[in-house]
Amino acid sequence: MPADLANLSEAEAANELMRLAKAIAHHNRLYHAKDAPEITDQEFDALVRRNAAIEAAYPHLVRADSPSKGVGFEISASPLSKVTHEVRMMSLDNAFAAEEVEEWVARVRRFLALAEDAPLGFTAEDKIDGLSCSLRYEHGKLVQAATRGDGQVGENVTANVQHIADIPQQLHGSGHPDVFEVRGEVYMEKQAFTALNAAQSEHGGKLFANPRNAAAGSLRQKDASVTAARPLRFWAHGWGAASAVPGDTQFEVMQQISHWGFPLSRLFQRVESVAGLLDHYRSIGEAREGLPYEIDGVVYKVDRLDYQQRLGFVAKAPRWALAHKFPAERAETTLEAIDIQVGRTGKLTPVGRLAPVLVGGVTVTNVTLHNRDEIARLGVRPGDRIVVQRAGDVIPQVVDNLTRDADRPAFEFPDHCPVCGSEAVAEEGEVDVRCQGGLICHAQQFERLRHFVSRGALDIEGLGEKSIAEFMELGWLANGPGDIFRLHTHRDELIGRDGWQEKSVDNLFAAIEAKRSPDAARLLFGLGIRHVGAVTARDLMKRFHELPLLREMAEQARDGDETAQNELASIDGIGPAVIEALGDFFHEDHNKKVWDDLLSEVSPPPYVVETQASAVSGKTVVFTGKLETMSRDEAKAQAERLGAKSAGSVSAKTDLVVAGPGAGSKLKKAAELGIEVIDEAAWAEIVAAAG
Ligand SMILES: NC(=O)c1ccc[n+]([C@@H]2O[C@H](COP(=O)([O-])OP(=O)(O)OC[C@H]3O[C@@H](n4cnc5c(N)ncnc54)[C@H](O)[C@@H]3O)[C@@H](O)[C@H]2O)c1
Ligand SMILES: [Zn+2]
Repeated sequence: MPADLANLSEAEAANELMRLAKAIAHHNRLYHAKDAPEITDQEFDALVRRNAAIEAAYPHLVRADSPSKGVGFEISASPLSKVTHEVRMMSLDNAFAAEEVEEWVARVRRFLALAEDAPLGFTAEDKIDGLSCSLRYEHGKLVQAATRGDGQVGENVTANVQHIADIPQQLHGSGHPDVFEVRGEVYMEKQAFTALNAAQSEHGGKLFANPRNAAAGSLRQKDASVTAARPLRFWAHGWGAASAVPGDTQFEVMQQISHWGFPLSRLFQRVESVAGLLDHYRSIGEAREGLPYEIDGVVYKVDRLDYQQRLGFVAKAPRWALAHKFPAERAETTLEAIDIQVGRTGKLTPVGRLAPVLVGGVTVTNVTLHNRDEIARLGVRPGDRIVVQRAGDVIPQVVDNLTRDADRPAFEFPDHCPVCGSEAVAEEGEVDVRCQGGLICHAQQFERLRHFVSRGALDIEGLGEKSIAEFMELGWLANGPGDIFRLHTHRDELIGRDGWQEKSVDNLFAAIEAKRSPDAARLLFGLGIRHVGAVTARDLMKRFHELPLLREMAEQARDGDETAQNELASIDGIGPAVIEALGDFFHEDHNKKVWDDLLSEVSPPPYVVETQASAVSGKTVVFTGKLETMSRDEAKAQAERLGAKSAGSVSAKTDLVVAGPGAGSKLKKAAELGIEVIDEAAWAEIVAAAG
């Protein structure tokens, strides 16, 4: 079950499914029946995805009126007459990531019981943003045109399509099947859409949100002469009812449809493999901007019709087709609330809660607003329409505020901590507002403990957020991290609490005991002193070896001792901010108490970095781009162990650059300077070779 569903009770799930069914039906009506959507496609798609995820986790809760079952919207209210489709009109399943496409192909192969190397061909073409239309030909003559409607019953638009030049009234050639229903997309080109909206606005007519809505609104007219005045186009992408099918593959039949006089996509192609699909997806993605019409993805179809037959349908889409959509990197949504989170150092971080929206192929519900200044810069307030961006692996950002009415008051950033109520202020020259409550602030206490046991710090297995919160609640961690090593005194009490058995309790205590002699640098990092990250902690410990010596230096430096100041400043990577932060830390009585208490429980052995002889000993290494198998900190620690120095930027002193995907300017610089560049795998080999 996806993590965000793990906390959903069955009753809540049922409730949410009900609300989603209502909301989705509402937006389907606005979109399909009124051609006037109220929310963006990305917001709508997020609702659909949420619904699908809950249904997958609770299959027995799927409703009779589940939105995952239906297509479009029922058209009983339409002024046009109704047409019952002989063969249902479907939707398409969709995917955003290449892996999802690979999974789909694997599923198809499994379903057909094809050997891994058995040939499996596809067609691939762009997914045009229009509305589906069914065109029924009897003995080669157009007798009926219909919209998709709810898939079963559509609207009769026979009179309307007479004015669309791309649609032949009579099929070209001869020997046509008795019945053949061509299906495809009625659409409006981008330029025509812009011109139409300009003309509409001139005489106060209805404006359309996008070319798709414009095409739908233009076709679905009671008065066909209105349709005639609109520049509509059509291309074919399939068929429905047919007394005879002219071919054995999707490709062959589409060629025949083309010979009968229909335009097809110029990007329609046969493709032999998954790699071919993904290639075509990329090239269509590149062509997208320059196309005269809007597309939102690429449609793949299994080519062989006997395979299509066997694969059949699920719910509302064929198993043999897939829409591989282009993830929108930017999307519009509503900022519903601004919550304030309190971090380990007391920093108040504003988090935007969003109406869920699909951005970059994932559903985004939260977005960091960074700090008070950023909120002011964006001028955002709860209720505003905003633009969210998420490109690649970058965390989502708010890039624009669309609600610009100056009348509404600006968001008031809190001047008190929402958790402990202490004053919250920004120090001079700082953008961050911090809670002044120190350790009386439960939020800070919690975050500090969480940081202390985290992977980069003491790495205590089994002591997660939930347990920390529980133990804090019980008052067992009131003295700070030292208390962790005294948790065993509560053994009897803990066993028998909800979720704790003798075994899990003893496992936890064993994990804690295993850290009685922790790595000094990790311990130092775990204390969460400002500016002392994992690398800085190691740099410091490499020089001082023992924590008490470090403290002595830091205290002396703060008292103005120049020798101590110089000693600290002479360490590579240690600047005035670190020296000041260390001094401040040890100046606080409270911190001294926590420190002494902790060191009465644990005894880190003297810190020595044993360096291994390696291919990079004595060299300077720079890591850049995204590392896939380890964190940046871990990579730097490895470099140190191998006797190399890791630096943050590329210069003439750099010997080696390790670059992951997305490496940018550093890579360019390395090339300019002629510095050797290797990838993460090659780095791993160097590490392995050193033993
Ligand atoms: N904003 C809103 O309020 C709102 C409400 C409802 C639906 N929508 C949007 O409508 C879409 C969902 O509609 P849908 O169920 O029709 O799914 P869909 O449009 O994603 O895919 C199915 C349709 O794609 C069309 N298509 C285009 N090119 C094709 C090709 N080459 N081969 C085959 N089919 C092709 C067909 O007409 C088919 O019916 C989503 O994008 C959704 O965001 C938005
Ligand atoms: Zn606080």
